[in-house]
Amino acid sequence: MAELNCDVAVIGAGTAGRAAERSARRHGARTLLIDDGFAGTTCVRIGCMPSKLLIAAAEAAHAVRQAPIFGVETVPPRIDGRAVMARLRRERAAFLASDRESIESLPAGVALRGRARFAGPNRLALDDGRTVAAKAIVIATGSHSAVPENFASVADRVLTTETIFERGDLPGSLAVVGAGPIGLELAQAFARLGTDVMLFDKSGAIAGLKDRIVEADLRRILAREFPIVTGVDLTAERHGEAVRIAWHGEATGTRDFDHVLVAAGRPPNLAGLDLSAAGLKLDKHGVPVFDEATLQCGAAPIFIAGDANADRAVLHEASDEGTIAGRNAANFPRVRPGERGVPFQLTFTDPNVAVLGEVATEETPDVVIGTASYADQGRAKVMARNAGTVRFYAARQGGRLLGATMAGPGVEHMAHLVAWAIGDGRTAAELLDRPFYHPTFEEGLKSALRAICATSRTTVPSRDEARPSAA
Ligand SMILES: Cc1cc2nc3c(=O)[nH]c(=O)nc-3n(C[C@H](O)[C@H](O)[C@H](O)COP(=O)(O)OP(=O)(O)OC[C@H]3O[C@@H](n4cnc5c(N)ncnc54)[C@H](O)[C@@H]3O)c2cc1C
Ligand SMILES: NC(=O)c1ccc[n+]([C@@H]2O[C@H](COP(=O)([O-])OP(=O)(O)OC[C@H]3O[C@@H](n4cnc5c(N)ncnc54)[C@H](O)[C@@H]3O)[C@@H](O)[C@H]2O)c1
Repeated sequence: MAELNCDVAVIGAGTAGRAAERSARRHGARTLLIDDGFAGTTCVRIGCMPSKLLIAAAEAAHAVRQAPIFGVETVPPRIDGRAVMARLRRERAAFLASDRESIESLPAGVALRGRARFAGPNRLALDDGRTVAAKAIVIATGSHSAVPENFASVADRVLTTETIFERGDLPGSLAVVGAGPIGLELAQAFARLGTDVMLFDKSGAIAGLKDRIVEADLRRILAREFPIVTGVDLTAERHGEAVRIAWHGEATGTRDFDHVLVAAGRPPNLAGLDLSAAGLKLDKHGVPVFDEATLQCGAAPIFIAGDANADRAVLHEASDEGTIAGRNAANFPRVRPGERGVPFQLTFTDPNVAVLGEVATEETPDVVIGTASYADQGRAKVMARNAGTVRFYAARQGGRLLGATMAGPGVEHMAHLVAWAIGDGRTAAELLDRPFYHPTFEEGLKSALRAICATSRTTVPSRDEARPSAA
């Protein structure tokens, strides 16, 4: 069987793999981009884009229901579930078409269809018998939905993000298992579209939030739309056409649902890669030990990027990591650290949730915390969106911003600016010394910044003293 030869072989043509291949080629490498199907990135096919399309429909329905608050009388929205799902797939098809074009526009011979596994540190075996010899290899194989064992007996009623966007209609009732970003976004979207939703998590927190104050406020806000049960173990069994879910732990109960959406985490796609043949050291979860600045696995000519390394499983990180990994693979053994951004995760619920940089508690030494509530914030009240809490963590000495947990209106946008400010090493006083337009959601951040100035004994800039009550 044929042996192919290249400088850099990339396994997986998702966001991370494409960035790695592009970056390696830009650095002069002869590349191969290997994928088992070239069906489209996770983001476009079953991730970011279809989930946001569903959320967009849900926001439209929610806006109609909210309209009477403003004196705008409407009839309750009638939701055509088939039309919602049809639009989702129509728009997704357009994203998938441009996704396909990006593969078709690769130089001839770069895209290679096949399922790869290691046959050595510099060698891959494909499922059709071909082999690939490469000076360096990038693992960018992504992740998949985990479905816990206890749902095996109701498998025909279990949905994951691999299947839920293919449905013709909205489910009548849905148990959502897992209150991470996927579970939360989809639970709220389906609830707003009229599905009878309940959300469960075995842990004690939603959105994986470590900040208990923001978590409690977010939970209270979201629980107005659908029940949230945490700290429970679940069992599932078939009951006629329905799935009977029983929960016990911090709460106890039983209910029947049409379907279960399992959003209980996304482990990396590493099984079947035969990592032992690559001689890599693995951590206790079976993930290669790697350097987060270079993406290199030990001293091997192997790099790992995107969801495959189970570190920062979001799209912009997959892209950044792929770019760094591809450059280092092309230049191997001249490997150098890449610039990593401030950790930044957004959950597109309403209110949006963001976790940025380092998260601290009141007990964290040398850190002060500034809190702002959106319950009474001017612009938020105007828009009837006055809910949420923002907490900034800053160095006690000097008030340099270290991180934030934010739940509130417009957080999707504000969090970018805060992440950039954290990355630039800004202090609370420096941000307060900037103009804040009135009336905006941004003004709501000022009380958290002022609290940091007060506790870190930094002088509040005169610009802020001049307009103390704008928020
Ligand atoms: C429902 C959902 C919503 C999301 N929403 C957001 C969001 O709003 N914002 C955000 O930033 N992130 C979001 N994410 C996360 C984001 O989609 C992922 O972090 C990102 O797509 C990961 O890209 P990747 O390149 O690592 O993997 P993928 O895009 O999955 O690419 C991996 C590729 O490798 C191929 N492959 C695997 N094994 C092999 C093998 N042995 N041989 C050959 N090919 C192989 C696969 O077929 C696949 O094509 C969401 C994810 C989900 C599931
Ligand atoms: N807006 C975004 O950026 C966005 C949106 C969706 C997903 N993502 C990415 O996708 C990744 C996967 O998301 P996710 O929400 O599936 O995973 P997650 O790991 O973030 O959350 C999974 C949740 O499921 C719970 N869980 C696990 N097993 C359970 C069980 N048996 N019963 C009940 N609860 C259980 C966990 O306690 C956890 O809270 C995330 O790490 C995130 O980075 C990002």
